[in-house]
Amino acid sequence: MQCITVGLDERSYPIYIGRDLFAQLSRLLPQLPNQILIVTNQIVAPLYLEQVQQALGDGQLVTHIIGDGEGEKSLHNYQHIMDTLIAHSFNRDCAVIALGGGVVGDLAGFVAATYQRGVDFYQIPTTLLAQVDSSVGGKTAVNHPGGKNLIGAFYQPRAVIIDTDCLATLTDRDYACGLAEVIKYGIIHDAQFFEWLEAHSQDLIQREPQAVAYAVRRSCEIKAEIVAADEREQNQRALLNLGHTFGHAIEASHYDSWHHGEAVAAGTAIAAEFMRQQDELSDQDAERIRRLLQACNLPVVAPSMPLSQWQDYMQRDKKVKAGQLRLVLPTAIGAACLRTVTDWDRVASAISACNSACNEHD
Ligand SMILES: NC(=O)c1ccc[n+]([C@@H]2O[C@H](COP(=O)([O-])OP(=O)(O)OC[C@H]3O[C@@H](n4cnc5c(N)ncnc54)[C@H](O)[C@@H]3O)[C@@H](O)[C@H]2O)c1
Ligand SMILES: O=C(O)C(=O)C[C@@H](O)[C@H](O)[C@H](O)COP(=O)(O)O
Ligand SMILES: [Zn+2]
Repeated sequence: MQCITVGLDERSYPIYIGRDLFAQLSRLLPQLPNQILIVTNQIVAPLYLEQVQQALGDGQLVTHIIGDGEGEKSLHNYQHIMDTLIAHSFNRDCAVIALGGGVVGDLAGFVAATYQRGVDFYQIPTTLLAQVDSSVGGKTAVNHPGGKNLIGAFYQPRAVIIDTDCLATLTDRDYACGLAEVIKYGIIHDAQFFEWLEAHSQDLIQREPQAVAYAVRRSCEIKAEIVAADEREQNQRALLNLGHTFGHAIEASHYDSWHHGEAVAAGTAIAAEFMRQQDELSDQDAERIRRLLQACNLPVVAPSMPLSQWQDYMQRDKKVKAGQLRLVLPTAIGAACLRTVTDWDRVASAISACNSACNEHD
């Protein structure tokens, strides 16, 4: 088992990464209180809930099971989970555990952040995306019809337990979504990791255990380092949003057909094309980004949408400042910047050129 610390002074917490960790939960989390709410969903519950319940022992263990999909990350479900906590007379010294992917984690985290002004929160992520990204760093949220994650809070978990064995039951599609966020870390922060991903993309696609373990560990190390340096996204944490301004617009307008990781992948390809067109990213690096995303079975072409629709969603991005759009853009493999962008023609040109460049290449 590996342990990475997210260093936030008295709110520092461990990320445990290993195999067969569900069985070791009570040893890893000795400080758990008597009242525990497990939030999970209808797919994960039949697979892992019993194992987790058994490992947690005899306290007052209540489970709240939500439906599947991004639509469940809603104020409606938030209210229902609050109803469950209140119906069972949970006190402020209770704990909320998220057992599931990013949807469960973001929703349960927002509940934990706000129930009685904040109760202990633990993340047990079961998708690759949640293991490498959403369970770490304390961004919690629900969606609003107007956009992704518009209602939420920064609220750190007390611990994150990553059991990589549970990735075995993930669909290929959802597994690939996690790789989009893994590739993001290479692009924004670590050229060597990007090279390693290029060399091991096939091992990763085949879920070769050592390759998966390394990708999860390195991703968590990078995220932990960035969050420790800038918890509230005042500067460098914004880089974790590479591809997301485009991605959120795609996702929020296509919840049923596009998953988060897919939207981020297409958004990352557009961001790279944007910089290539300004001569601020070499043709070669833009091509490497596109190729790696494709090698990991991720889309690099966005769905067709009128520019006005892109604008509506992108203007609601949380990085917008004084009404001006700010995008995270790659300047090289291993480096990115946050840039104010006022010229929508350039945005439109990157979206359409990215799509036609892809058609030319394939
Ligand atoms: N808070 C953050 O920092 C952060 C970071 C990245 C993404 N996110 C959010 O995370 C969400 C996407 O997360 P996701 O990709 O995990 O989606 P998800 O939670 O919808 O999970 C994807 C699918 O996998 C299923 N599943 C979960 N674990 C499984 C397992 N072990 N075996 C089989 N199926 C399993 C789920 O039921 C779902 O159908 C989005 O809402 C996104 O905005 C948040
Ligand atoms: O942790 C962060 O910071 C991120 O931006 C990680 C992203 O992968 C994640 O999708 C996050 O939820 C996006 O946040 P938002 O602030 O753009 O809603
Ligand atoms: Zn993301």
